[in-house]
Amino acid sequence: MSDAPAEHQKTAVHFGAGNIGRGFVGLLLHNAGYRLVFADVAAPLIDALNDTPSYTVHEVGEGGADHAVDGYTAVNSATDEAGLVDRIAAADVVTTAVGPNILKFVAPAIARGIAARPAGAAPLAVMACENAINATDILEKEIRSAAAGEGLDDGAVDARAVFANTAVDRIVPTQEAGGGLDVRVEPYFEWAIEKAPFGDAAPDIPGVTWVDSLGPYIERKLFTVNTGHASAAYFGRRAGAEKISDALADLDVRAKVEAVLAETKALLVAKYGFAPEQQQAYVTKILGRFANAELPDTVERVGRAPLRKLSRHERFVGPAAELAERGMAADALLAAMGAALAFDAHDDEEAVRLQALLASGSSDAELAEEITGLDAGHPLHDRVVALVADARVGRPA
Ligand SMILES: NC(=O)c1ccc[n+]([C@@H]2O[C@H](COP(=O)([O-])OP(=O)(O)OC[C@H]3O[C@@H](n4cnc5c(N)ncnc54)[C@H](O)[C@@H]3O)[C@@H](O)[C@H]2O)c1
Ligand SMILES: O=P(O)(O)OC[C@@H](O)[C@@H](O)[C@H](O)[C@H](O)CO
Repeated sequence: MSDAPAEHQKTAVHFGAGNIGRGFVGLLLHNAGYRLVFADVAAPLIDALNDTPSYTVHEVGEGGADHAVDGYTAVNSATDEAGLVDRIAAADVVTTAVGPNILKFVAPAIARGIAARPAGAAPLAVMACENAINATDILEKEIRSAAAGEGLDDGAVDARAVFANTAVDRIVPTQEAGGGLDVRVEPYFEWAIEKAPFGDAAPDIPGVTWVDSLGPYIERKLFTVNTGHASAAYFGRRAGAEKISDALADLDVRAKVEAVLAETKALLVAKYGFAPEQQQAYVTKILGRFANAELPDTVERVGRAPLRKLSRHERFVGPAAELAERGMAADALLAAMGAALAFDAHDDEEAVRLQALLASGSSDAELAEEITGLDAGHPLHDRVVALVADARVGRPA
């Protein structure tokens, strides 16, 4: 019998065992040889993961294949903080896919896990995988603030953790009710992670694209994939479509989405110097992904959380404001924002809040500023106020 220590199996704690958690980030970490620990607040999901030894990621559409994921465990982060902290203390990697607004809620447990790491442990790699610009920076700020409460100053956090921003791209629709843990996804994926924070000790995750500067990647992704996707959802919803592929099959909706993407292309080319034909090829590829009729993605999922999507640095106001500041056209983006203001989905808490705001007694200017974060001095301000006024026509004051 050998006295050699058993080989260390790398562990990854992933927050959010939902669509992108099981269907993308979890899959790539599993394939990279990590023992996966899913952390989530949904008790039935945690029980299902602990009771089911494996699930399958089904890639649907051209070139798709099936991939099994196994060897994971799951912890309820709402009820078992001690168990969660122990796992983070012993982990190599922590990732999240919970939604940008939830990061502040997962940060305290990560901070406690960082504080509980054994002396001499390699730094924990922390990477938020959310649709938001520099989501890991948002998470890091919350972790540092919670770590201070655990007696860890910034130097101590630096010695125990490395934070890297990422951009994740794979369309994972809402899964069929009763479909168990299996996930249907599109075949395409891209996970770009900034390399510099890791020095020469980056985690080995096959499939990741390591980049020197994430800024252009995340803006290109958010302002092309997500701006185009949300435009298809809001214009599609107004045209009566339920599925994103049906929205794209409507020639009028498609033309409006293409006009939006022509504007964000102009911005990305001007700002980052992307070659116009390269950006056009990226746009064309993305429109093909949206049109994938085998992917049961809905305008309701893609349009979810309209207040987040209409906020200052998000997929509409972000590029539209920069275009206006450069004296460039943003008419198609403004039209998409008008369609977003009409998004009315009873199961979506933000859509309900948006419609309540529009029906409230606040002035058009007050609402425009509250929703978009654009103040009176901004070149887009008056046009956004006009959009809000249009969206309120016919509503009781
Ligand atoms: N679905 C996609 O196509 C896609 C693609 C790229 C990026 N994203 C991003 O990934 C993130 C997750 O999206 P999704 O589509 O997987 O959503 P989802 O709703 O399917 O999954 C989110 C999961 O987070 C869990 N959760 C909520 N609060 C939590 C908490 N406090 N602690 C732990 N878990 C918590 C939920 O229970 C749910 O299981 C979002 O930021 C989204 O923008 C999604
Ligand atoms: O997740 P959201 O709500 O920010 O945006 C909805 C979709 O556009 C999004 O989930 C895409 O499917 C995904 O970003 C593709 O990579």
